[in-house]
Amino acid sequence: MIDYGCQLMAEKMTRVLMRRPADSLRNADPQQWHYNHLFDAEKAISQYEGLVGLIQETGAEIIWMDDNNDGLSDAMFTRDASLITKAGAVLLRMGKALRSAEPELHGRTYEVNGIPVLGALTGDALVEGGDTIWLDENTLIVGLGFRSNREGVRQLNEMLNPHGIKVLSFDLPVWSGEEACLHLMSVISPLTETRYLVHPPLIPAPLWTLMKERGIELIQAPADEFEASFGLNLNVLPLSPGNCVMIDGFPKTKAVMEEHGINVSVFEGDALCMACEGGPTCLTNPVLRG
Ligand SMILES: NC(=O)NCCC[C@H](N)C(=O)O
Repeated sequence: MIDYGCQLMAEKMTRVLMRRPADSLRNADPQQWHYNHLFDAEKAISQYEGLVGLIQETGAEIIWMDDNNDGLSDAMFTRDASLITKAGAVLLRMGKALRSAEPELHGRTYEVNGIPVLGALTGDALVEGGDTIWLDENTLIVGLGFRSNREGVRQLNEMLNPHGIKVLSFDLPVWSGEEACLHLMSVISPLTETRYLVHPPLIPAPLWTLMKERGIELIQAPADEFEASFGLNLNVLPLSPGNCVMIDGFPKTKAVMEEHGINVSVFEGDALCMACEGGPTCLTNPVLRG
């Protein structure tokens, strides 16, 4: 049985790559890593367990990577350093220089777990997993900003076209600056394969049009909660069709999703997600769905 190969966003997540934050996060200099005033390592480490509990309840298998005080505090955001396809994993190249060692760590974990590595981005290519969304099983969209570039998309097309996958790219804006983390998934969260939670002001117009042409229902996340959460209200992870996880404290966003028939579980995430600029989608890299 093939136990890897996730080319959809919201089917039942049955296997997922995660890294529990520990000493790397405890020892992180918040200024160096661009973590904000809400950062509290011990609180973040305990909040992480809230997310783990919700995932474990689903019965999904978690492939754990170790935080052995390697200084890579952002490596808990396992979404970003590799992309899983049915043809194997692609080791990406990080736009944030402090994260450049992460793809190799993913490669080692895949090797130990029998997941083939299809290839690795090289040279000037940059792509972070948070900039990628599977629009359908054969179409990957990539946001081009400070973390992902055209050469990265060119190399992805070269690697994935032979496997029937087309990679399209869309330009992202500067938003709050070069140091901040604005990924494509910071402004779009697929809740089901055809319903996406979105923050329209930061969505490239051609992508908006494409999503509408594809019949995707675009559900607007309340803008005031987007501001108040530094964009984290919109970072919603589907565990299975109609069942999603978000951080607590943003009731209007939760209510909007519930009005659209989505069941939403929450965990505390101020010291973890709002402080470190990444939510439940970033903290998980689904290896298998469906
Ligand atoms: N996919 C994501 O949006 N990941 C969040 C990464 C946050 C991390 N502090 C970073 O700046 O890369």
